[in-house]
Amino acid sequence: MSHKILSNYLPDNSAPAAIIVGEGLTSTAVYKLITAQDVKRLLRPRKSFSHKGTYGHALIIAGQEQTMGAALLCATGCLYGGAGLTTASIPALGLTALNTALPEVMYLSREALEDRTNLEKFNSIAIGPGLGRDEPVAGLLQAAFSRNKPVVIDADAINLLAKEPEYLGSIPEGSVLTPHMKEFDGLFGEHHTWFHRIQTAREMAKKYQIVIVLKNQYTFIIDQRSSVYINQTGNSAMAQGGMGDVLTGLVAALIAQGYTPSDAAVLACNVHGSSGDALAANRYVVTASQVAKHIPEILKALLK
Ligand SMILES: NC(=O)C1=CN([C@@H]2O[C@H](COP(=O)(O)OP(=O)(O)OC[C@H]3O[C@@H](n4cnc5c(N)ncnc54)[C@H](O)[C@@H]3O)[C@@H](O)[C@H]2O)[C@@H](O)CC1
Ligand SMILES: Nc1ncnc2c1ncn2[C@@H]1O[C@H](COP(=O)(O)OP(=O)(O)O)[C@@H](O)[C@H]1O
Repeated sequence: MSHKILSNYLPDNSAPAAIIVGEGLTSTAVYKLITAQDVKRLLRPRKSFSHKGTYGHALIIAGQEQTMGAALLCATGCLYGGAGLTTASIPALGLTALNTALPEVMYLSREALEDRTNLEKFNSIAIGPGLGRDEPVAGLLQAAFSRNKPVVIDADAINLLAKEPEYLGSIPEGSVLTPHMKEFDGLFGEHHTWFHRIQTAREMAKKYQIVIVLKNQYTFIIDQRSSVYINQTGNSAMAQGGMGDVLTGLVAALIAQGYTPSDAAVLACNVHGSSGDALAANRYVVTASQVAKHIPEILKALLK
């Protein structure tokens, strides 16, 4: 086991000095650093005898009039993350934007979500980016939760859980929550240190049998057994709106392809950050669209 300590990964240095971080996903330590070897081992090559059905169908429930961009970015992350099919459920007024920006992505009306049989064919669902707080987000969340299969929950869907905590009890097991610090504290209460925040995440991930992706400079992925995986990729050139929307789409793409929610979260965070790192080598800032579009090159390089 290496002698790296947890405090090195926290912006406030708040962890007790005795907490050691193990190297690699197979480490027996509670806190594990994700290594390049881990990610190479997790990623599966695409098979020669395969078709779009082999790689799953993801549904993105996102966007409203003023934040259609968030839905498009999320769908872009999903598309470039390799889902066989991506469908976006957005308000109808976003259709021209969707067809223009992402002709590969299909459309499902918001009304169609009310008929639960329309949801059966999807291998994964992501919900939240740009949904807003005015639209009846609760109805959309109920639709996503109705199947009892993992859901990727981000942004305004997390804000709704914070407002209506009774929905927490009906989150399907294996779902992936992707809060940044403010969203996390909105949901689980204010925290004064990062160490305390991580302990709450460990408790909640176990209690609700979910995966929590606590986003920051180093992102912490906490699984259902309270293990904490630390992602080291990513950089401050990525500190720009829409970056989290792409990550959400990427997690949904990987779950659609058959990765477990925990593996999907680990792989997505690492690849998303590596994409930003590769681009930032010669850029002051990288946009979320650029990060999404560079994902296939990062995935291909991992197979070498
Ligand atoms: N093109 C678009 O339409 C975009 C829409 N977006 C969507 O717009 C909605 C609202 O986004 P907002 O940016 O207003 O709300 P956020 O909840 O993302 O941010 C609210 C405030 O929290 C703070 N904050 C964010 N991340 C933090 C962190 N890691 N640590 C500490 N403080 C942090 C920021 O100062 C920010 O002003 C969301 O649904 C989001 O998905 C954004 O994703 C950006 C792109
Ligand atoms: N300074 C940074 N270092 C590493 N990663 C970063 C940094 N800033 C942002 N990111 C990454 O970008 C994403 C931002 O997500 P989020 O805060 O949800 O953005 P948004 O809501 O604007 O889309 C996270 O995956 C985070 O890890």
